Amino acid sequence: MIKVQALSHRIGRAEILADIDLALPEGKITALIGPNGAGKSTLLSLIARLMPVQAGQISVKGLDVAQTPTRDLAQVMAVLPQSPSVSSRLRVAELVGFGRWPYHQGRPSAEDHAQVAKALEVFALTALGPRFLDELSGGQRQRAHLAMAFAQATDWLLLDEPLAALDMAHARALMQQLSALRNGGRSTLMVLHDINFAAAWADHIVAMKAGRIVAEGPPAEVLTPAVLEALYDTPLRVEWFEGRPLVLYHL
Ligand SMILES: Nc1ncnc2c1ncn2[C@@H]1O[C@H](COP(=O)(O)OP(=O)(O)OP(=O)(O)O)[C@@H](O)[C@H]1O
Repeated sequence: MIKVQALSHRIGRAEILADIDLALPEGKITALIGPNGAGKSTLLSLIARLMPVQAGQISVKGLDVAQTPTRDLAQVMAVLPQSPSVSSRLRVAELVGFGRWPYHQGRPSAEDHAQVAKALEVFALTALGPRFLDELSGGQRQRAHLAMAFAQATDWLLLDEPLAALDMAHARALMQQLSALRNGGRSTLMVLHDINFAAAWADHIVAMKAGRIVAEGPPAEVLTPAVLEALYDTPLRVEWFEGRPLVLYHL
């Protein structure tokens, strides 16, 4: 479980997160939704320890993120930030190989090499393994970063807008992959802007606005016209398709 208690965050005088309490279930896909500026990336970054906690407490599988050594934390959660910053003169296979560092710290075993090969295959990157990152398209680069997180083989995956650069086939393939991991008991927390991917694949949805949680629960409870119109301040319709909500907002 990821547990967030009384979490608040300020930047200068601005209150970015206010008194957040959450208990995110294991073995589920949780989608974090909400309008631009709601605080989704800030919350994910604090859980991922990309930023220090100012007030409140966060634990992942019982490990306090403020206290736990990085190597231990890296074996329970892998993180894809919104704009990963790595050297573009790195080759794809080297980047994905970094996902295994928490296990071998520089001396990869046969198992580490096998996990990297598997991650390259899962994200359709095997042929691109020798390429430099700056020789890839935006979506291919995004897949390389996803493959690195995947190779880390952690119980939790924390992904900030992982679909942002992906075409529809790769977006679907990623969600199928996360769903297979979930069926094996692993857990994902992901920031999603495409509400219909949340509708189709998430088990649990957390809706944020102005630094607060405004709704939380299964898609059928959260993805209602009343909740969504208040969340995004825009009119929309919710239909049902194959037993899941389908949100229409493009007209
Ligand atoms: N370095 C910063 N200085 C000042 N304000 C910041 C800084 N970083 C983020 N913010 C503000 O914090 C708020 C939350 O930002 P955050 O990136 O967490 O939102 P988000 O929900 O992920 O948005 P988006 O959907 O646009 O990615 C925004 O109002 C943003 O302007």
